[in-house]
Amino acid sequence: MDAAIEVADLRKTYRGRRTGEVRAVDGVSFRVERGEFFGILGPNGAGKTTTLEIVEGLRRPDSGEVRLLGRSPWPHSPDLTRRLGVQLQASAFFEFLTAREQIETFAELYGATKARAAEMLETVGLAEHAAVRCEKLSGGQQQRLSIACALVGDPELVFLDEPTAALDPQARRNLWDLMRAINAEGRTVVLTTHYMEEAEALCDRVAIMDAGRVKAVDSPAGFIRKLDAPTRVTIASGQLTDERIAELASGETVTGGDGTVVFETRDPRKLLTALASDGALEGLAVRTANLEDVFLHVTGREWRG
Ligand SMILES: Nc1ncnc2c1ncn2[C@@H]1O[C@H](COP(=O)(O)OP(=O)(O)OP(=O)(O)O)[C@@H](O)[C@H]1O
Repeated sequence: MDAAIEVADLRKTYRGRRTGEVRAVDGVSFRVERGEFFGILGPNGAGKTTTLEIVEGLRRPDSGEVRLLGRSPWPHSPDLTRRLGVQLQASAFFEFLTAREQIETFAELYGATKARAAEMLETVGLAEHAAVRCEKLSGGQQQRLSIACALVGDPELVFLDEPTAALDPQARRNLWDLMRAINAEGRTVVLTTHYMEEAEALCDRVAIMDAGRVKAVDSPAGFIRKLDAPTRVTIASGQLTDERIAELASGETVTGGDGTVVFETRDPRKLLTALASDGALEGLAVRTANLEDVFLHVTGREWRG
């Protein structure tokens, strides 16, 4: 079977009188398998939105190839469009419509029924707010409505562009559950985000983008494994003698200060077992490498999402 998405050597330069030339997408290639939850992770301005718009067929690249479900997004064909769900920014809503009217408008565009529209409002937890005008919905509710609109046509392939931007942590977690459920139904999901922990929590594979390029693609666990970084184990100081600390560190790095002792170890299980048997677990914190460390390693610069 064809891949869900195949992208080869996409390029797009914006030319503005004030900004000059901006190479927003500078030779991007990747492949997304059917059923995958694929993330495009990068800081603001990395070129994620431009890449996504090109893949969705909303924007034409200067050069490069896109295949969606085995077909070219150009010229547009209703057959293909019907199989895609594109989450538009909430700002694209008609603010004077209610949530129900908004999604029913989308349903009509996709040839879906009103019953399906009502079901999608239910799925995203907005059934009780169906009669509320879009402008009166909270940020999280608007994002959920925009996801419901993207799903109303029962798409195989769903594109979500920073769906949790500017949401509070609880609303973000709720949306994570919704996105997981969409993927669990067998839909391919492509998500752009500048939240590391979001990519880590949701995605099967992640493309790390920076300055218009895909720097690397792997699963979150694969990235972290390849990094081969030590685990940092922190405990409160004053629980162990210096000799015992040196013994436990057994040649690996140990630092202290600020009332803590920090071990960097490649064998956290052994160290934690020893600390437990010494009864020295006060203030325990264990930090393994995360995608932030991966970003630094892959791009050579600190994450400043
Ligand atoms: N329509 C446009 N005209 C001119 N420059 C643009 C346009 N859209 C984006 N850019 C520029 O292209 C670069 C990539 O932008 P893009 O929106 O694709 O990145 P992004 O990773 O999605 O960032 P963000 O998270 O801020 O949306 C940025 O430097 C941006 O300023």
